[in-house]
Amino acid sequence: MTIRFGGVVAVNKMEIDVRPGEIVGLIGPNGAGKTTFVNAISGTYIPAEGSIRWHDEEIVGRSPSYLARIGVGRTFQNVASLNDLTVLDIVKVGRSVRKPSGGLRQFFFGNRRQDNDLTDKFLEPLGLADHRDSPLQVLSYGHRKAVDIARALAGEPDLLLLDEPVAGVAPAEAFALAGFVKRIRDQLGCAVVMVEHKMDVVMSTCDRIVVMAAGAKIFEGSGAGVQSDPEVRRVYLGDA
Ligand SMILES: Nc1ncnc2c1ncn2[C@@H]1O[C@H](COP(=O)(O)OP(=O)(O)OP(=O)(O)O)[C@@H](O)[C@H]1O
Repeated sequence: MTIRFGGVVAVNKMEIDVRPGEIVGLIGPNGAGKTTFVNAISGTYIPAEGSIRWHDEEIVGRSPSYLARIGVGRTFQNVASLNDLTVLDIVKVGRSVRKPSGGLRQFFFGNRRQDNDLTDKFLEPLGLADHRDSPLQVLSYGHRKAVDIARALAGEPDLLLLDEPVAGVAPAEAFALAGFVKRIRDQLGCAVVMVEHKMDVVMSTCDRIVVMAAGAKIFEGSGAGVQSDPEVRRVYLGDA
C-alpha cells in the first residue's frame, strides 16, 4: 500500500503478510512510516493505493469501529484519553467494541461475576488486578501502557496491532508485558503486529521481523538475519 500526506510519501508500496498466531515485529528508524502503516490497517488513514485484506475481505476504507468489530484491535502510543475512567471500565470499553454489553446501565454497573471474569482474564495476568477500581490517571506510566494492552485484548482480536507497547517502560516491566503478549497469542491464536524500537524486546518476542525505512520494506526475516543485514545496518548505523 501507499500513503501520501500532500507531497510526502509516508508509506511506499509497503507489503506485509501476517498469518494467524504469528507475532511480527515492525521496526525502522524514526519517520520510517511504521505508525502510518498501522494506522491504515486499523482504519485511521485510507491508502492512496493498495489493498488490505483480512479474512478474505477487502477492508480498505472501513471505519476503525467496523474493523474493531471484525477483530482488528490496536493499542495507541498515547494512552491519556481515558484518564478519568477506572481500569475495569476501560477494559469494559475494550470488550464492548466486539461483544456488546446490553446498554449503558449494564455497561457501567454490570454484574460482579462478569467483572471478576474480566479481572481474572485481562487484569490479573498484567499485574493490574489490585488497580481495577483506580482511575487511569493515578497509575504509573508502565501500568497505563499495560491497561491499554488489556483494553485491546478484552475485545479478543484476531489481529492485534501494538504501537510501541513498551516505549518508556522500565526493562523488567517491558519484558513482563512482552511475555504477556506471547501468552495471549498462545491462548487466542491471534496474529500480532508490533511496532517497537526496543530491539531486545522485539528479538525475544517476534517470530518474524520487518524493517521499514523511508516508507518501504527493506528487510523481512529472522532476528539473526536482521542483525547481519547490510542494508539494515546502513539505515540504523550509517554504515557505508
Ligand atoms: N498526519 C500526518 N500529516 C503529514 N505527515 C505525516 C503525518 N503522519 C506522519 N507523517 C509523516 O509521515 C512519515 C512517517 O511517519 P510515521 O510517524 O509513520 O513514522 P514512524 O516510523 O512511526 O516513526 P516513529 O518511530 O518516530 O514513531 C514522516 O515523514 C512523518 O512526518
